[in-house]
Amino acid sequence: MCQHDLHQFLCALPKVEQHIHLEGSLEPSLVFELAKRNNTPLPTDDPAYRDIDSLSARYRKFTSLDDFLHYYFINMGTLIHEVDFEDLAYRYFQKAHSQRVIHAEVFFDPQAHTSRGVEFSTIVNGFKKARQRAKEEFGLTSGLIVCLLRHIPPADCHKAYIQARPYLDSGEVTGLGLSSTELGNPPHLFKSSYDDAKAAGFRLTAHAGEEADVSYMRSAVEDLHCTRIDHGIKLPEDPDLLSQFAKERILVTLCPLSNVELRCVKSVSELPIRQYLQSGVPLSINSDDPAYFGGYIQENYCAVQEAFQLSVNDWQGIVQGSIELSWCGQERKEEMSKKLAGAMEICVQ
Ligand SMILES: Nc1ncnc2[nH]cnc12
Ligand SMILES: [Zn+2]
Repeated sequence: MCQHDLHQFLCALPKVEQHIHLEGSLEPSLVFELAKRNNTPLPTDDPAYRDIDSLSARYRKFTSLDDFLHYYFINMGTLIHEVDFEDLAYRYFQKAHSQRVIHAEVFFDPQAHTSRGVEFSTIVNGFKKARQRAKEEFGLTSGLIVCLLRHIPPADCHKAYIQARPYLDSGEVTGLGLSSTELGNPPHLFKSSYDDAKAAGFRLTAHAGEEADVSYMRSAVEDLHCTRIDHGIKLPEDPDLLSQFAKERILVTLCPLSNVELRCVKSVSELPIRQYLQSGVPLSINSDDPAYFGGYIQENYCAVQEAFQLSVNDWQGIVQGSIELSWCGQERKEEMSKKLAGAMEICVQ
């Protein structure tokens, strides 16, 4: 298949997204819209907030994860009411559906909202409405993953986890994750929350090996018992751990454009994607914070294709692996596998 046809194939391919922060899909236009609607002031001392174009232009100059997080946390201060969270999530699902996402496991950061006086239930109820609409209108299924903010002391994160726990029982939340400033906040510090979450039945993941070294990935697996690692680009630093990921089918949720925009790598071609494919490390390709990094899932697929010239078989394997390692029921997995097989038949004729 020529590269032009392969591009068409990637557009048509059914996709699963497993690393997307709903607050990271807050587009500059919606930031300004919500700030007006909710009367929440934006900074007046930063020229980036002059208008939508200035804010978008500032995003192209991120110097690090923390430089991005500064804007990410300011912007989500415009989310106040249930309908704001619904609008945010619904717009993401619409866009994802337009790029043929059939299932999405989405993060959110409750502490960034409850610390401003927004109730946990306001957030989850808004997301619930959007998720129901996405399922009814597009057939797009989803799961919610609560992220603990690791720059906040572990004891306070534990309180946030305790707030989230009843939502696992009601089926609203599926998983627990760990995000925000990685360097200096290693996974093992959050062990007591993760131990409790494992016993309660949460699925477990953590951001690790994004800016920090592979020891953070090892800690997430050994100390927190994560079955999935977000980013995880440092695995080649520890060949034994790499073999363990392949053997135990621990998924790495890669976000190529994010890694370039946040200066973790100079270009997508530096990412260890070939090595992971050759060693059997399961991976998925995702957008992370699409409103900030210049693309949603499709643009990330295309960036990987441009850098690595993968084959149709490689892509089929990537999507099939992400279906198998999704945190949804067996029946839904089988439905998605059938959808993938059907798309392959049409595309590869
Ligand atoms: N790339 C990222 N790393 C850590 N925390 C995040 N929160 C949102 N995006 C993130
Ligand atoms: Zn992330």
